[in-house]
Amino acid sequence: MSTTPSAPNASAAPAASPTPSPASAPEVIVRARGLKLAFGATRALRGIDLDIATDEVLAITGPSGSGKSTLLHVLAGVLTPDAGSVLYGGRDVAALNEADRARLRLAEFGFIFQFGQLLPDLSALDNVTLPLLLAGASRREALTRAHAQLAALDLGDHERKLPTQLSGGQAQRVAVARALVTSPRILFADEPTGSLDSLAAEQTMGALLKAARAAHSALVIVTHDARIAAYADREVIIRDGRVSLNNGLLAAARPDGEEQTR
Ligand SMILES: Nc1ncnc2c1ncn2[C@@H]1O[C@H](COP(=O)(O)OP(=O)(O)OP(=O)(O)O)[C@@H](O)[C@H]1O
Repeated sequence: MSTTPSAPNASAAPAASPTPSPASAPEVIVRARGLKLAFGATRALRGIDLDIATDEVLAITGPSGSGKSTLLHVLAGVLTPDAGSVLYGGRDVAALNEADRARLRLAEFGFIFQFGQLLPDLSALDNVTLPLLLAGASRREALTRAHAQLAALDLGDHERKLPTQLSGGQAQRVAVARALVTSPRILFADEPTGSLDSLAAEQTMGALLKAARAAHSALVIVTHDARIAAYADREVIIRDGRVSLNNGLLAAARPDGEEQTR
């Protein structure tokens, strides 16, 4: 796994992954099996198997409407699948009640979306402090950690600004800081640079990767942009609610020899 955040591993091709030997098999943090979800007559997920490794950067790509965002939300316990399981730390996230899932999301997961995720009436600093306060940290501790996270993302000079006073790239970096300040085990990002021009997108991706690696968080990115996917260690392509390509790191490494759905 590369530790260099700045350079995509290929211009537009799927990320290349080494074929691991059993001795170097990655630790699986999320194991999803048989995920199905329909919205009325629309079968958004039609039976998806997917593993996510600790510390990996995984890109979920595919055409518009193929089920990428739905899959992300099911993996993150935001949506409940009609069938299938999402094992995380020995628990099936899909089977938890809403209160337990909310607790799990707050304690273990971070989220970054394309638009409108910062609370508009709060400064950058207060936006980043909030998840720590919600998780029970003291105000002093929350401020210390929020300052450090903002500084790590080169936002120290912008702490007091409201979201409307930030550029699009700065606002997304504040969103990155807010998502990572709780040191989540997994960061889920849905088109995190989709609203940015290419320079700001590149800077935001660099910052996101660097911060996620520093926090030892797995990073799952939904994107339709091949340039963004090229930053990932691994790419999974979704078509019509199914995995059409999984470039294989974990499928090859699984000790039980179970076949990945393709
Ligand atoms: N809340 C919903 N209600 C009804 N249909 C939905 C809902 N959410 C998603 N869908 C449908 O499910 C399918 C998959 O949607 P999803 O948003 O997961 O696709 P996507 O691959 O993320 O698309 P895009 O790249 O355009 O964001 C689409 O046909 C979509 O219209």
